[in-house]
Amino acid sequence: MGLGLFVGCFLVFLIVRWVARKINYWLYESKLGAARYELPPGDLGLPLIGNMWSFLRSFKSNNPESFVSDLLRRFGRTGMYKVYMFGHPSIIVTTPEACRRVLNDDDGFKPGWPTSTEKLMGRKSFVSIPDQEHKWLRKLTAAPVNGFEALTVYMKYIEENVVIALEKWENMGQIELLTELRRLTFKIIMHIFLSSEGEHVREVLEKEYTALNYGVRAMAINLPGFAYHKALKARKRLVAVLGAIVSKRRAEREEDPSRPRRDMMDALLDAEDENGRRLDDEGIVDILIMYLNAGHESSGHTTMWAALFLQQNPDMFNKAKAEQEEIIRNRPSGQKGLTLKEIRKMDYVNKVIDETLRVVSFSLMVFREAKKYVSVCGYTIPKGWKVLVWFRSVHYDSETWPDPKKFNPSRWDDFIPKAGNFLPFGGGSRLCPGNDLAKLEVSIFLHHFLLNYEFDRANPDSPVMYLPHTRPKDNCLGKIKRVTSKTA
Ligand code: HEM
Repeated sequence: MGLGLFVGCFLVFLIVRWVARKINYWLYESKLGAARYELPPGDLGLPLIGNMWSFLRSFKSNNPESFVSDLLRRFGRTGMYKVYMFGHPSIIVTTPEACRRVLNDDDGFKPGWPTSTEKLMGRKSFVSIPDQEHKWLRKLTAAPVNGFEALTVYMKYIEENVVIALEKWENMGQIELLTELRRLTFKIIMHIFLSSEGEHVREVLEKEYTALNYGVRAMAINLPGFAYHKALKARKRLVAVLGAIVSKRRAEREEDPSRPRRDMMDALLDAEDENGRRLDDEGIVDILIMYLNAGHESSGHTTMWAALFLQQNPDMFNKAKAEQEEIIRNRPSGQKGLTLKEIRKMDYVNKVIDETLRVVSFSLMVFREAKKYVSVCGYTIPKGWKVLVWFRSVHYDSETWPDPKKFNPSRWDDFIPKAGNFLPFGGGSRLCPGNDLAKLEVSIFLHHFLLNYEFDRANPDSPVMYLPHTRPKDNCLGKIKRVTSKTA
């Protein structure tokens, strides 16, 4: 090939590359007029793909921090970056102040989850419904899940099931601790929402939820073999099973109107807003799909990581165990089981849980969409653009959290993070309504685990995967071993 042809090809390549890199600018930025000069720095990347490739690569290469640190290296420590992700021009916010501003501004922002997530959660779930309806349904569902009275009632059920599960796992030989904990937390959330359904229904639903979850964070490719396609199918089956349960419950209540109200399903069927409007079956099913999902995956994973971090750090394990033994020593004779007062005395275990939530950052980010032009920390977020509130960066900021990758519960000694520096449950009007329930579940599990058991991992060097959620590749394979006699 002559030199002239080579230079010509190279020039064509450069021009095509330049044009391709400008397309997103022409499509989304140039039409903003003067506001485009107020956008944060960043790069919308190539058309359609945008920044998705480098985002997914950072996770697949087990270095999730590298995506944002790369933006930081290229564009400076501005804390906000323009990107093109999940099919939309977006702004990533990574500083505590900017995250807090976005989460607390309901006039400026609404949920902005990708359409693929909305399709999986349903058009009547919290991710899709208008603000007014969200307010009503949140009020209706949050107190029965998270209020003091509710937690007092659930405690007994949770504790009984934790004790039974640990005894069972001890006799099972090798188990996947994560899989078993997800089963346990699913059983708990099923009890709260659908107390009368039996084991068979629970097993069917649980299997479908595993497929659903793999699809929530996968590429939205609806073709056979892809995780998203399987998740859509799982949703269809969930709708069918839950729809049948709603119809059955309606019929039972019509037959016997004095039937005692037992669980959240009854509360949803009774619900009526100030205009007398009630929920239809589709609305109830979508709320169930969302709550049953949110209510077990995150707490199952968090419990596993808390137990694992302790098991890997004998000093911390012993300190947490000593705290639990102290609780038992101080317990009035005749009292059976834990009380909320005792849970509040678990100062060190509480630090272990907060540190686990920080290090794992189960919800890596949440999505919002700007309802209008909003100014945040000196930059403009244009109307219609998505906002990715990046919790993981907040939790790995070395200014607030020295040596951030290190699991260190003692960093919480006499330390209360400033607003916005610790957001494991989000914030503002969408703050997780299951936060206290989740922490209660982890505390009860750790109490019994620390007092009576140890976990022996089969593959201590099993690599960590970050998608769909942060977990050891082998789902924490190993054996639960009892270290006290059965009477202890
Ligand atoms: C360690 C456990 C948990 C973590 C880390 C977690 C995290 C979160 C986060 C970050 C959000 C905010 C989403 C947003 O801003 O858009 C959220 C929302 C939500 N969570 Fe949790 N969650 C946990 C446990 C639970 C539990 C046990 C339940 C159910 C009882 C639950 C139910 C929900 C629901 C329904 C929402 C949507 C709230 C709304 O849009 O108003 N979560 N969760």
